[in-house]
Formats: sequence, structure tokens, C-alpha cells
Amino acid sequence: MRLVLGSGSPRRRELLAQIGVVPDAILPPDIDETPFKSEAPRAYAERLAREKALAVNAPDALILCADTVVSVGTRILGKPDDAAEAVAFLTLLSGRRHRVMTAVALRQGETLRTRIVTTQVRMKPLSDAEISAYIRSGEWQGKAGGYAIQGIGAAFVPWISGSYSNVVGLPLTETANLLTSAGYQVSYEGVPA
Ligand SMILES: Cc1cn([C@H]2C[C@H](O)[C@@H](COP(=O)(O)OP(=O)(O)OP(=O)(O)O)O2)c(=O)[nH]c1=O
Repeated sequence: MRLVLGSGSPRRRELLAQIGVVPDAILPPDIDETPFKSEAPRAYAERLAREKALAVNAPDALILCADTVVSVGTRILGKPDDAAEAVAFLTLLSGRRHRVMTAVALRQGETLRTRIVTTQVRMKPLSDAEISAYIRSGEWQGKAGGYAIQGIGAAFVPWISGSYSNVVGLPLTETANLLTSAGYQVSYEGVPA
């Protein structure tokens, strides 16, 4: 069965490759990511993953899409628009626990299966100097919450509870289960030991 990854995120492609899943095509969806007024983070992530899956045009293929959000209380932190917003996000996350939620959607024609995985993450208290240096690195760009746990951001995260790959952008256990349940064979072939 043909698999289309509906994502422009290099992280998602790399995470899939880690378990030997190589999509036949990559078709990044283009959707409006504005949250509805008082939309809960979980509902928002799930809606976006669904909308992405519906926006990809690949008849007869399995379409895999995902959306990752950071949430603090009821607040949703998506990808920062600019450096000032990234500073605001990091200031908010500093010294606190937050949740990272990734919704995964797998579409097969009319059938849409979704899973949502939540990971708790604690960030150490960040000084203004650390925040400025991080902003200068540029790593915040295109990352929900304005940081990347797989990059320099790892230096800021002393503790997580739950799936690591979920924080990076695709929970691999649940994604592999979804693919398998749709009849796609995850064989780990070609994965270097
Ligand atoms: C919290 C966190 C997020 N991220 C990334 C994963 C996602 O790429 C991004 C959240 O944005 P998304 O909107 O989920 O995805 P995207 O715009 O990058 O790609 P697409 O919609 O085409 O699939 O944040 C990290 O890479 N590391 C982290 O630690």
C-alpha cells in the first residue's frame, strides 16, 4: 500500500525513518492553523491533524498527518510567529511543567483514524541570557512552544514523563500501531542496527 506523509516537517520524516517507514511521497498540507476561540489544546491538535489529512489529495494512498502543540493550562502554544513571541513562550515555560500533545491522523479514503498522545515536560528556570542565546540560535523557528527537545533545547529539559518521539513531533509506538491496524506493514527493513 502506498504511504503518503502529509507533512513538511523534517522531524516527522526522520522519526518514521528511524523505524524503517519510508513514505512513497511527501505532500505537505496547507491549512489555516488559527485556533478557534477558547478551543482546548487537545481538541485543537486533533482538529488540525484531521484537517491536514483531509487537505492532502492522494486517492488510494494511506495519508499520515500530525499536529504538535504545547499547552500550559488551557493556553495553546503553537509555532512562534517571530523572535518576540518565542521569548514570550520560553519565559512562560521557564521553571514549569507543560504538556506536549501530538495528534496523529491516518486517512484511508473515507476512513480517518486519530490518536492523541500527551507527554509532560519540565523546563528548568531559564535566565534572560539563556533565552537570548537560544533565540540567537534560531532553533525556535517552526517548533511548537518555541523549543526543540532534540536540539539545544535538550539542555533546558531535565525531565519528561511519557513518549519522547511525541515531543519531537510523532509518537512512534502509536503511529506504528495505527499503520499496522490500517494494513500497512512496518517491517524495520533497511534500518541500520
Ligand atoms: C516541542 C517540540 C516541537 N517540535 C516541532 C515538531 C513540529 O514540526 C512542530 C510543530 O508544528 P506542526 O504544526 O505540528 O508541524 P509542522 O508545521 O512543522 O509540519 P506539518 O504541519 O507540515 O506536518 O514543532 C520539535 O521539533 N521539537 C520539540 O521539542
